[in-house]
Amino acid sequence: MLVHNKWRIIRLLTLVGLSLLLVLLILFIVVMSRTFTLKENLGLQFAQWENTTIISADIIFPNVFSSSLVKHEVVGNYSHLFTVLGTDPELVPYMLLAHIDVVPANEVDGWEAPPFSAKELNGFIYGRGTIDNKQCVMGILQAVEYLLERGYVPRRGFYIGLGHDEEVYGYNGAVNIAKVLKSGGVKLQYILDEGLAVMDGIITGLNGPAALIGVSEKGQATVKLSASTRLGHSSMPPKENSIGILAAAITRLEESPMPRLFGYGPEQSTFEHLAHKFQFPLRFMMSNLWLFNPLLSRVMERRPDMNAFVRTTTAVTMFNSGVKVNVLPSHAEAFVNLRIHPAQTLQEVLDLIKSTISDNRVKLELVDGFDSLPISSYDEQSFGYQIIKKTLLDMFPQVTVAPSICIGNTDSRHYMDLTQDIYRFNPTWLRPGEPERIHGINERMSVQNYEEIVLFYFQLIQESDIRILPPSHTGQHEL
Ligand SMILES: CCCCCCCC/C=C\CCCCCCCC(=O)N[C@@H](CC(N)=O)C(=O)O
Ligand SMILES: [Zn+2]
Ligand SMILES: [Zn+2]
Repeated sequence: MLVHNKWRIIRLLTLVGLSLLLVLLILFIVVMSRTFTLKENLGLQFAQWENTTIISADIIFPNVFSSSLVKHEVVGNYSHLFTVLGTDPELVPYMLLAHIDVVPANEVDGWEAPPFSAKELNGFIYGRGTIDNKQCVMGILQAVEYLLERGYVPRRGFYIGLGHDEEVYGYNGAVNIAKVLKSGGVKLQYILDEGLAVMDGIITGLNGPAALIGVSEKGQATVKLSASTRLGHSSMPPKENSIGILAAAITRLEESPMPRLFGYGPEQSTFEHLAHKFQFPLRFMMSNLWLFNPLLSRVMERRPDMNAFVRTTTAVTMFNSGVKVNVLPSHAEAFVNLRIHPAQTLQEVLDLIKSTISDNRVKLELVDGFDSLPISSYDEQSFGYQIIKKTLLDMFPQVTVAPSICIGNTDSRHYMDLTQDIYRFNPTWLRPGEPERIHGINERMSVQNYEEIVLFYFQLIQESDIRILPPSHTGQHEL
């Protein structure tokens, strides 16, 4: 009897053990297959120090990818469009934009941590894209994830667009997302895209940090310059060859910067809004730009980041020529990238380049270009601007908010048919030395600032639910 019972217990235990093993095996297969679902991977790659693990976005943001309120579409093969339904169809939806692509990065340029390691050093996450523009991709999705997790149902619907080719003009990503929305007859209350940031100690003489919201962006031109001369033996060189001709043209361009236009674009409003935060005499000068433009421009142009607000900037970014040390170069070409001040047109810039080079042997071709973008509203009735501003001031009461012009370009320009109100701003804090990290070495984001970014979108989404703005009782400088 005892022996019989013993065998029954052993049989039972074996059965339970086997069933447990089977359940574990099934669980393992399910988890692994979800982890390696790369088809809809957002490009969110979390690199471990040595073994790279790729985690699918639906694992990190389970609510975003499973909520009945959220529709997810892949557009242009790699870009992402999320439609979040609102309960009140009367309210015009808004849109949050960010991009998942980055510019190249190379560890040998002097990175303190490998540019694709996401290594944390002294409270900062290092990596290409951490402040351009993964912080917003992750910040927006994390905010929506937290909201859904808490049972939040938006009153005002919204869209999230994550482009995959912003750094190469957005022609496949943003352009196609905008087409999808346009074909559905979508109109937007406002758009918030990447752009300017919270400047802390960046603007010389300003007391306290300033959050600059890009209500416009500079135009851009990429111009190809080329020169061709006779191919031949280097022992019998002509007086000039293609390299020398092109180099001289480039020197002339660099030695003749575009005219100073400071104060003739939205930057005038920037300094009017910030004026009360400067000490005398700067306060007086900033409030009277019409008089002090010439003086201020000459001071500002000494710093590359400030110079960007003064004029159309000229950057020679690529130069190619020559094939062998003893062969005369038959062809030389260079690319010049210009960021156009709103007080100038693309055509005026091209005419100026031509007259500055003033050499018919140098061929000029416009590769791509566009004028500066229209100015979005930023008055007290401006819904998008006021919502962004309120969200910022609730989080950072010490900040002065001012409209400005974004000196780089963004995907948002492809959405101009959907709304008149486009704002370019990242809730990223930039301190001295940090603007250089954008497209540069040691790009990084502090863990604290990343948390603030998530909170910013978390609050902004809820603030946007308001039907109409409350009447304002504030004066201009308290805006
Ligand atoms: C008067 C205040 C001075 C403040 C100093 C400004 C510091 C600069 C701060 C932010 C930089 C803005 C960068 C804007 C985002 C640019 C995104 C981007 O890189 N876009 C590409 C797109 C393209 N390929 O056209 C670009 O090259 O612009
Ligand atoms: Zn960017
Ligand atoms: Zn960029």
